[in-house]
Amino acid sequence: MSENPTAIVVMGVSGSGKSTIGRRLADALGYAFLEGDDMHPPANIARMSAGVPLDDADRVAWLEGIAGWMEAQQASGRSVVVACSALKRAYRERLRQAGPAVCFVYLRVGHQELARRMRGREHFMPPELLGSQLATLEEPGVEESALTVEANGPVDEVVARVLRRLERQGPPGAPVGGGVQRRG
Ligand SMILES: Nc1ncnc2c1ncn2[C@@H]1O[C@H](COP(=O)(O)OP(=O)(O)OP(=O)(O)O)[C@@H](O)[C@H]1O
Ligand SMILES: O=C(O)[C@H](O)[C@@H](O)[C@H](O)[C@H](O)CO
Repeated sequence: MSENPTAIVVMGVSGSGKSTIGRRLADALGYAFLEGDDMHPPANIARMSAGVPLDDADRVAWLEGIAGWMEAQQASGRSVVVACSALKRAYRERLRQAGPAVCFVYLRVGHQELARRMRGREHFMPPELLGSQLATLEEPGVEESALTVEANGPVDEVVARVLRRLERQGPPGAPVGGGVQRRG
């Protein structure tokens, strides 16, 4: 419970490590975690599984569900980490409306490494959709105050890098000089 709950949205294309890094961040910070993929309606999962990319209309209900969850956590004073692709600026704008301290961490990973990771796992998202993910992605602009983190390296390194950046800069809405603190 916090008077100024924070929401950290770990974003990026499929395979960038949102779930892996997001869970680890939530554990390290003692925040609740939401796997954004769990909020997709079954029709969206069916589309992606069939190799069909989602479009804006497909993503509306999904984003509303995630934003609603974030708003409920915010109202209860709980800080959260959310793994959500948030590929377009407009999607991020919607999620930003969920509270005063919504911060995006963009995991940037090279194309080759993304393809390698997607080929190496059992998942509903087929590697063939990587091209459309990259084509849809609008990387956060400087005016969005997102933290862009190079995320090609080992998981431990990426987690440590994100935590350092959060501690140094703090999310929007954090008290001046009051970056996110690790648990323990
Ligand atoms: N830093 C890393 N180094 C190597 N492999 C990683 C790294 N981060 C994640 N992986 C692996 O890459 C795959 C994709 O990771 P993960 O599921 O976390 O990505 P994601 O962005 O949540 O993907 P999706 O959006 O498709 O669910 C997994 O098999 C995971 O174990
Ligand atoms: O906006 C999207 O196209 C989706 O959110 C995808 O990014 C998938 O959910 C995810 O990559 C599958 O794991």
